Amino acid sequence: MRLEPLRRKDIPRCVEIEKILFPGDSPWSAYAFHAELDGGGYYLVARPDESDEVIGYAGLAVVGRRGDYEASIHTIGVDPGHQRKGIGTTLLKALLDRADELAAPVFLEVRTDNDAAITLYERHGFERVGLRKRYYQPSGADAYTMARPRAQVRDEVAG
Ligand SMILES: CC(=O)SCCNC(=O)CCNC(=O)[C@H](O)C(C)(C)COP(=O)(O)OP(=O)(O)OC[C@H]1O[C@@H](n2cnc3c(N)ncnc32)[C@H](O)[C@@H]1OP(=O)(O)O
Repeated sequence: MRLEPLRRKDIPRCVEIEKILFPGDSPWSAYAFHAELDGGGYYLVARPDESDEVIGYAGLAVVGRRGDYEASIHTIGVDPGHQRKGIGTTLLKALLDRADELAAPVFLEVRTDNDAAITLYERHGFERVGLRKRYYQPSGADAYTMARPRAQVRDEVAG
């Protein structure tokens, strides 16, 4: 498996995977992916070694300026046929490496019943810091806000 920057021609396949992964929660449209790229989002896709097929994707948005950046993971998804093989971990680590390069803390929202993703995030230094009621539509599901401190703060806490 290899990671590459998301290209615009990959977007239809990402939208296809979104529809499978988030049937009840307004899966992202092609417009949403294009808007993320237009806004300078750091988006990656995972492809198997042997083909150009997209089997996973993930994206990070960064705001702020030098010395004071803040990052948000806006999406991460792995095609159901390829889950539980470490692809989600690889995508997440790549986004976190990018955030660490910028010394940015990272935030995200995740459905409170999404045990798989919450476990993945907790394994990589995220903690639940808030609850957003009825965050997802049309399901009305709640979200946790999770946060991972910037590298310097993590180092200080670790001593
Ligand atoms: C900010 C947001 O985007 S929140 C939304 C996150 N995305 C989604 O929920 C979309 C649907 N889910 C997915 O696409 C995938 O399940 C992902 C992205 C969450 C994980 O991708 P995967 O490639 O399956 O993850 P990976 O194989 O690296 O697993 C890492 C760990 O996550 C946890 N995990 C992954 N899937 C599961 C599961 N079904 N049940 C419980 N734990 C799980 C495990 O701890 C796993 O480690 P292990 O296999 O050693 O036990």
